[in-house]
Amino acid sequence: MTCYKLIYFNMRGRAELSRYIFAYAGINFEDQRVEWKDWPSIKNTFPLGKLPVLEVNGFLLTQSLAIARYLAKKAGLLGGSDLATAQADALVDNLNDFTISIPWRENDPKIKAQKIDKLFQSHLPKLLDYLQRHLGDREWLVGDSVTWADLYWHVCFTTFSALRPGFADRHPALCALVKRVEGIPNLAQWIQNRPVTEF
Ligand SMILES: N[C@@H](CCC(=O)N[C@@H](CS)C(=O)NCC(=O)O)C(=O)O
Repeated sequence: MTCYKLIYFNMRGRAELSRYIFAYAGINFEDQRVEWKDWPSIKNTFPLGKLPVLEVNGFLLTQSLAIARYLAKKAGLLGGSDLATAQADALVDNLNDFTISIPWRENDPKIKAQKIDKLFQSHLPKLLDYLQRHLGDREWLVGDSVTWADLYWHVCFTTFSALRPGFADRHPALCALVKRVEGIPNLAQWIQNRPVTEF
């Protein structure tokens, strides 16, 4: 039996998409959350000194999206054809580009708030329009079944809502997609029972 250990900090952050995929597929995994105080002493034991890392039967896999894509393949969440797979990949990459452009490390709260406002006003509407166009009047972002892009949209929606509640109010179809993802029983259970963290 394959043993999975997902190692990250006590946050949703870059690990939550993989946690969603584990939950969706009903695959058991160890959800190891490193305390920041312990990090300096163990950082160099990881391949590039960064998390998340997925340990698969002792092998250490790095990069959050490579990890999630590996798991999405196992869970049947990549998309139903080569083109659908590429579309789902592109949606994930576009959501990720925006997420990593958020000034997470800005220490000055006032400057941080200004930068987030500017980013949400200048870049997010275009991304939301693109997602909503992609969705059209279908149930899921790609094809006629759920993919890891839908799960990532839920992860990002949760994070962006924590920063700017109501940010997607002008995109009702995308808000409905959030509810659809939450309606998947295994995910509903994960979301209800996961550790509560700010991000
Ligand atoms: N591109 C990498 C980035 C990984 C990354 O920057 N991880 C951060 C946490 S979100 C980290 O390990 N920070 C601690 C450090 O750099 O010492 C990924 O997506 O996995």
